[in-house]
Amino acid sequence: YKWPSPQYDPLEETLYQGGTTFTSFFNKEECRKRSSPRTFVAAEWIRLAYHDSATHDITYGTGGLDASIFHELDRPENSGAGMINAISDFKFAPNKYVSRADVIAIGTVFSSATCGGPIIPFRGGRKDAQEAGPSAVPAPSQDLATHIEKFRLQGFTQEEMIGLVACGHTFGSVRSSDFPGLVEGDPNDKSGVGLAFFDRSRRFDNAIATEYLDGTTQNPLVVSPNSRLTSDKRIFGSDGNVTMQRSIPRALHFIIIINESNFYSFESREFFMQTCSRLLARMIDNVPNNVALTEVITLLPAKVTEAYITVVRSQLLFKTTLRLAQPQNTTIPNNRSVKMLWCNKRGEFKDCSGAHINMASRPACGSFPSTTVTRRLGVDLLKYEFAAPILASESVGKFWFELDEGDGSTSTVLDNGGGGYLLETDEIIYVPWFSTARENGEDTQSQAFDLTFVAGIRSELSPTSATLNTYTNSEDGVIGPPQTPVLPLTHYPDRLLVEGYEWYQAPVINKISDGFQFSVDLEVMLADGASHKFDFGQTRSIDGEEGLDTLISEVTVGSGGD
Ligand code: HEM
Repeated sequence: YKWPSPQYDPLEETLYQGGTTFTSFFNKEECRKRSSPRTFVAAEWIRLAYHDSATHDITYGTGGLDASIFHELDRPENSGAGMINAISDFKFAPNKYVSRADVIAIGTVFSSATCGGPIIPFRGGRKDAQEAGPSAVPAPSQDLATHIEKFRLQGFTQEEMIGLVACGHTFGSVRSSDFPGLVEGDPNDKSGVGLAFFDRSRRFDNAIATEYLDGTTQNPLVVSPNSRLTSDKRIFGSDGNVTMQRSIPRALHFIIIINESNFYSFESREFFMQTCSRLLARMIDNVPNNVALTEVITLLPAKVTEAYITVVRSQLLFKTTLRLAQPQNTTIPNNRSVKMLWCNKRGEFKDCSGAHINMASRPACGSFPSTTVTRRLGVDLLKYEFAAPILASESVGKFWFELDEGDGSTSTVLDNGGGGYLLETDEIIYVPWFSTARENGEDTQSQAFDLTFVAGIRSELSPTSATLNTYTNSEDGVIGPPQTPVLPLTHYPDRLLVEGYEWYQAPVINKISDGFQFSVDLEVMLADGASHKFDFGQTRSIDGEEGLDTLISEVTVGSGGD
């Protein structure tokens, strides 16, 4: 895909860049445990994803990973503190373009990546159900025929069912509090009774299969004396162990063929990982037929993460950030700099006529936070931020970058695959610097905030309407449709914003929830029927763009070359 894409950009950023409470859950490549009981976050996230996805029905093309689980927690099949933990990890993460269901799917991708499992390809675009789906999650007490039928309806063959259950039960445990018939003891007991792990390895690997086959397994769904509840035993053995044997080193079967043992052991580890990658991808891609998923979201090596015109103090600025991926632990050359170049959008030198090209340069500056997936790919994300003073009469049209390593080599041009990056809107601009967030003293209960959003509209325009559309689906306790109130922006002709733009503002009372996923869209309608939009303004930078005034770059004008 190409920048800008309202749908892909936020999905790509959530997957690779993170930066929210949810995405930074796994700060290291370790299977993080909760404090008490010592359960695995990753396991809780994957179980939740399966239980949401299990409502998929291939007969009618309904159900699947659609966040209906948010409405289904009162069912016995979804019981357990792990489910409540996972929901509370996820609930502040969705935003206008990343649905709750996408967050749950990304949770599975993160879980696998952080525990040493495969990097599961991720597609976005899931839609959130606003009500519960049918009851469809398999229970340990059901017989094999029922399980085969349930997985068939979810789109999996018997062999795939064996694989998917083994992949899901590669980590995590059965808790006594949830299944007292399977495990005894207190799950909070430090000695570990009350949490019966599926295998001895705490990583994403094929120990679930090797221990099952060599008879050392402690998996309660295999060894419980209550044979009614040993569903893994029935499922794993349902094809005479053929599928399970494919996921362990074949060297164990052909131990005498010493020369081939390495070959086979490599092959089978790969087989387990590849099988899990494929099946878990299908599990999270099980969506209702009327949902079209995106293509697989890959990491963009060079990406513009923001580009907008705004005002800081009394200065009109063009604010952009370029993100560059590079192999981890690579030393950045001291003299490296990134130059941003742009054409005026208006006035005499519009579209770079007369070879009038503006330039602003930055040395390497900080890096973006990255997610567990990005780190597994061995990539760092460098940040080059620009805040270039501009004039409203000139504005900004097309822009692009040149990466100069400072070693005499030819600069690399980063121009969005050829056409350059195009700043879409300068008619209406978002001004977080003058916007404010104040605690609403009257509503101490819900931590409400009085927000004032300030926007600028070009002075020569006569709007027939100007509106602000706030968007949140991440407020605590809100599991209904997203909140999207549309509010009028009021013109304040006496307030000076900046030369060329008029001051508009709208007050909003809202909770800024943990994830800061509350966003604003601005729209101005003109008499000729044209409308201009500024989409998905972030509110985390409200009340002063912290540090932005220190980034202001010197702008030079030239013909583009050195
Ligand atoms: C017949 C099918 C299945 C049955 C009967 C079953 C049953 C169970 C049971 C009883 C638990 C213990 C839950 C608790 O104590 O809170 C569990 C945990 C778990 N299941 Fe399954 N499961 C099945 C399929 C799957 C599948 C397909 C996946 C994912 C691909 C999966 C992923 C997990 C995970 C990750 C846990 C551990 C959760 C934790 O540690 O918090 N299960 N399962």
